[in-house]
Amino acid sequence: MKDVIKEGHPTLRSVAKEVEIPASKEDKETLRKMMEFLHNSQNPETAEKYGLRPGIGLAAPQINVNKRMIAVLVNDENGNLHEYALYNPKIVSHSVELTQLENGEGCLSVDRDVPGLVPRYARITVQATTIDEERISIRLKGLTAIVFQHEIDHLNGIMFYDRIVEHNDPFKKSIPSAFK
Ligand SMILES: CNC(=O)c1cccc(C)c1Nc1nc(N2CCN(c3ccccc3Cl)CC2)nc(N2CSC[C@H]2C(=O)NC)n1
Ligand code: NI
Repeated sequence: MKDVIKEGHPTLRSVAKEVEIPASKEDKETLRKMMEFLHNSQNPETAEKYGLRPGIGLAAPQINVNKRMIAVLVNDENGNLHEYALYNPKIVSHSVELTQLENGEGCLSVDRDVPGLVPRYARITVQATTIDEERISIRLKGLTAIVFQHEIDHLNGIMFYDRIVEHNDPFKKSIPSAFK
């Protein structure tokens, strides 16, 4: 089980590099292991056995691999399972409308509760290459869209708490859009 690095590790604050497609065996294996990690983290027995915190998203920099790869394994609010293991995900368009997780966000690289709402785009269109090397363009909303934005932020060295907007803090500098 690859170890998740924790806040303070410089890799979490760097910009990850594009993955060359066709992907190397090593990159494919890393992405496969990231998805396996999420499955294990959500399975009570294996999570208990390996002492894993459950997660619904993981970005390669979190296991100290500075490459643009993410894994998402989420049962959305309608009970549909969304499983994505992607190279080079890119938000190519988004709604003006914002949303947030009402209980705030957690992160496998942050071993503390950080209260506060994290503004996210309500709907996004993501282009990426799948682990099977297909180019896809997917429109996302709800919890899945939020997880994708959280994980793509990791590829740009952004942590969820960078985006928490404290009230009465008009002087907090705005965070550059992840929409590059
Ligand atoms: C929907 N629950 C809330 O909103 C939420 C609710 C309360 C508090 C906070 C702080 C919340 N926030 C939050 N809760 C999660 N989990 C809820 C529990 N779950 C899980 C737990 C047990 C088994 C299986 C699973 Cl699946 C694992 C995932 N995950 C994220 N994030 C932010 S985006 C990436 C994603 C991530 O994987 N973080 C590690 N935020
Ligand atoms: Ni995270």
